[in-house]
Amino acid sequence: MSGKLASEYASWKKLQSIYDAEHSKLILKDLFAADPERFNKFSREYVSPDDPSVTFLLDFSKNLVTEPILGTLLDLVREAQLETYRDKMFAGEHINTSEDRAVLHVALRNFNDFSISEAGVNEVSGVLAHMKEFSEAVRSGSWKGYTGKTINTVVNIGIGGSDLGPVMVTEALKPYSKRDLTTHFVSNIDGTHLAETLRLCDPETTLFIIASKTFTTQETITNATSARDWFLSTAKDKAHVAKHFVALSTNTKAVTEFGISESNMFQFWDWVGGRYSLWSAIGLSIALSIGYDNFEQLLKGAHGMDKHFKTAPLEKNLPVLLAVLGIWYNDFYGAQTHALLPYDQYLHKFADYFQQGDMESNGKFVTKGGERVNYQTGPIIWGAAGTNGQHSFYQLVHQGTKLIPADFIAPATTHNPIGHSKHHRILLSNFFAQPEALAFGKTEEEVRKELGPNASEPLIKSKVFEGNRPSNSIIFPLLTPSTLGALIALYEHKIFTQGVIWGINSFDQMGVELGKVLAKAILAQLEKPEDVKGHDSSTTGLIHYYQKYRKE
Ligand SMILES: O=P(O)(O)OC[C@H]1O[C@H](O)[C@H](O)[C@@H](O)[C@@H]1O
Repeated sequence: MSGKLASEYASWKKLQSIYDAEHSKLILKDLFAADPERFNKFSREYVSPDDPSVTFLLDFSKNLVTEPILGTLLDLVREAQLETYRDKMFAGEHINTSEDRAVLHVALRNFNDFSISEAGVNEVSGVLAHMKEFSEAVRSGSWKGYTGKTINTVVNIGIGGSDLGPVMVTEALKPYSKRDLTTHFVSNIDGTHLAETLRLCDPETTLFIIASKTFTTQETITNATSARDWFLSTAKDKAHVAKHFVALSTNTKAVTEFGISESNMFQFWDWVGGRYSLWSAIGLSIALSIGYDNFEQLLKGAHGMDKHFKTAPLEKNLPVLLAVLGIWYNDFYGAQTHALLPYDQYLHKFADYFQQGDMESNGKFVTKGGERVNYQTGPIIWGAAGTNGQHSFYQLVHQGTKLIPADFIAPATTHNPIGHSKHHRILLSNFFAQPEALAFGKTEEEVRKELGPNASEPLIKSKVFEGNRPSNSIIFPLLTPSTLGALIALYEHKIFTQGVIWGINSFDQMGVELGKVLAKAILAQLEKPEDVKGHDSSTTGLIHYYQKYRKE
């Protein structure tokens, strides 16, 4: 972000020559054999500066790096002036240059440690107080529906950042949830999503949260309008909307035009990016589900990681370490993807969440200065909760032709210790075994020995695991709100660090616009075949086929 392409940095060039000269010699088995201290050297324990119970271990020893390589990767961080840009973010400078905006999700979880002067920052505590008051009223039953009944169902209508964070966190923190308050999330414009959700709802006891930063998103406004129509078909009187609809948005005008009064609106600000918004009013469904105090713990956990990112030296700075390891594979090894593999069912939406968090942030081919990059930027993020993935895609991760760096994530203790934690011990045995198998594999010699002299050559070859496949492991005591907050912030700052190195703007999302514009134009042409104009023959043919078969 110093105005240069990353590939122009001396440290980048040095990394390239190290890769060219040494990568064939970087064998995990040998690296571990040569250095009994490898785990100690390449692992770090995070302890929140605010709360020692918020802690985790990051073991990155199973990566294809040596101390000199790591040192050069950190030189790259210095050359890209990460610390300067990090401090600019924390100070509220407009680092989102294309939209001329500050990037201040850290201000949403700032417990007076950072002084940030940007319009709206002094309103954060007021909105949090409103969220606390409202969530407590709903949870205690003092907030009543239009017939005097207690609310027992919450439907969050939002998409992208106004959906994925709340979904992921409410799933992750289910053990803390109020079990008699059900939370649903409707995002897709496909009417099926709303229809199937409304089947589970009673208008007298359902609260709709309309979550949209802009309050113009087609999917959300269409779903919200249909939800209101559904509600009014029973409630009849528009005055009842006030008891059943609240809005989370930066756009007061559009919210009031929709029919939600300002008193039922929870505000946030343009310096909160959609994919960084779960910490803002967008987190209302989380506060409703787990209670405000737990929501605040989530914020505090993230704040501790913010402090760590802001103050820890680079070689101990966990987001920075994750970022440079990712760059090593993405830009030098040519890895296309990065897998997030939580061994915790509660984290089953973690990869989905960071698909937007990472890919919408760093999926850019143009630098902040407008130059086309000549290297790879954001990786493809994917993953699933363990052990499910082991029975589907791990085959390719172990024996496929692609290098797939992965993060394995697990809690030492489960919230559900059924069978005296028998399940959890089995789960964790897999969490430990998979990175080991990936790193060290199984040699042909071992396979031969195992199969004996009569085994066929093709069978022997098919059972060889080459190993040398890198991974990080993150293990923490228990998935609590504050630990989850710290973990999310860890990845947010990893993404930030990578964006700075690549010189791109991680905080706009111009790439989602074109499809939206084209869809609007096509929507106006769907009625009659003669209206379908201005498209290529493929698009025209597809629309004509639809027109032939559509019923209504
Ligand atoms: O919250 P909204 O304004 O409705 O936006 C919802 C989503 O829409 C867009 O497509 C953006 O790419 C996302 O970053 C955003 O989270």
